[in-house]
Amino acid sequence: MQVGAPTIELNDGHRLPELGLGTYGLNGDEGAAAVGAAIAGGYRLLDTALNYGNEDAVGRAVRDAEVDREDIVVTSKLPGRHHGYDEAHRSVDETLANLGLERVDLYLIHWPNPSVDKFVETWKAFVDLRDSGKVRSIGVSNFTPEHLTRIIDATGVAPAVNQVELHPYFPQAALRKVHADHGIVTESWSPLAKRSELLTERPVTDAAAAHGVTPGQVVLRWHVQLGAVPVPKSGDADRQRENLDVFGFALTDDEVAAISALERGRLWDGDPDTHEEM
Ligand SMILES: NC(=O)C1=CN([C@@H]2O[C@H](COP(=O)(O)OP(=O)(O)OC[C@H]3O[C@@H](n4cnc5c(N)ncnc54)[C@H](OP(=O)(O)O)[C@@H]3O)[C@@H](O)[C@H]2O)C=CC1
Ligand SMILES: O=C(O)C(=O)[C@@H](O)[C@H](O)C(=O)CO
Repeated sequence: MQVGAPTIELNDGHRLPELGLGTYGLNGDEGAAAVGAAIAGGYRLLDTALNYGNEDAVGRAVRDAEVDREDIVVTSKLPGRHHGYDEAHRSVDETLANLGLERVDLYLIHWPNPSVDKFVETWKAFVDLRDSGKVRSIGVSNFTPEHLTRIIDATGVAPAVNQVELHPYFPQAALRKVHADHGIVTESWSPLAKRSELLTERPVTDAAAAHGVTPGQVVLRWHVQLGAVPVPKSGDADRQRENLDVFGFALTDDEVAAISALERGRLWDGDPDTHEEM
C-alpha cells in the first residue's frame, strides 16, 4: 500500500517524496509531537535547518516514530555563518548531534550569501561529505542560476535539489526551467505563501469548489503538477493530513494556468543576491 506521497528520483539515484513537512516554528516538546503526528499520518520528508533551532525536536520525532528510519528523508541546512570547507564539516557534525541521527538524508546550503563568496568552497565540502556517508543527498537553497553555474562548473556535481521561495504569487518559471535542464528537483518553501490571502483568491477557491477539496489542497496540488516538491508547515494534525491528501485529484491545465497568473513576485525580503543569512 502506498503511504503518504509518491516519490520521484533525484539526480543521484535516491528517491524523494513529492511533498514534505516544513518544520519552521515547530520546537520543543510540542514541535516533536507535531512532527511525530505528521510521520504517523504518512509524511516521509521532513524539512529542518540548524537555524530553526529544532533539529533536536525533529530528530526525536524520527527516532520515536514507529516507522523504519530508512523510509524517512530528513533534510537539514547549513547556515550562513558556517560557510567554508572546514566549517561545513564541523556544521554537519553539530546537525547530526542535534538530530541524534547518524546521517542527514538531504543536506542543503541554506542561502548562498554571495557577498561572503564562500558557497563554492562550501559546495566542495558537501561533495566530500556525501562521499563520507554522513550525508546522503546534497543540494542547495535560494540559489540563482548564476550560483548554480558556479558550483556545477567548480565540481561537476549538480545539486539534487534547490529549495526556493515558490507559490502562486511567485511561480519561478525561469528558474524551474534551469533546474529541469540540470536534473535538479525544485522544492517550494512557503508553498502556501504562509497562509496569506492566497487561499481566498478566486482561481484557488473556484478550483477547490470544482474538485470538492480545500483551497490549501488546490495550492499544494498546483505545486505537484508543476513538478515542484512543496514542504508546507503545519503544527495541526488535521491540516497536516489535509495537506498530504493531494494525490487523488488533478487540476485542469486551465486551472493551473489561472493559478499561475496570480504571479506578482517575491513576497518577502528574500533576494538571494542580497539576503545575508547568519
Ligand atoms: N529554505 C528557506 O530559506 C526557507 C525554507 N522554509 C521551509 O518551508 C516551510 C514552509 O514554509 P512556511 O514559511 O512555514 O509557510 P507555509 O506556506 O508552509 O505556511 C504555513 C502556515 O500556513 C498554515 N497552514 C498550513 N496548512 C494549512 C491549510 N491547509 N490551510 C490553511 N492554513 C494552513 C500554518 O498554520 P498551522 O501550523 O496552524 O497549520 C502556517 O501558519 C518552512 O516550515 C521551512 O521548513 C521556509 C522559509 C524559507
Ligand atoms: O528557512 C527559513 O525558514 C527562513 O526563514 C530563512 O529565511 C532563514 O532561516 C534565514 O534566513 C534566517 O536568517
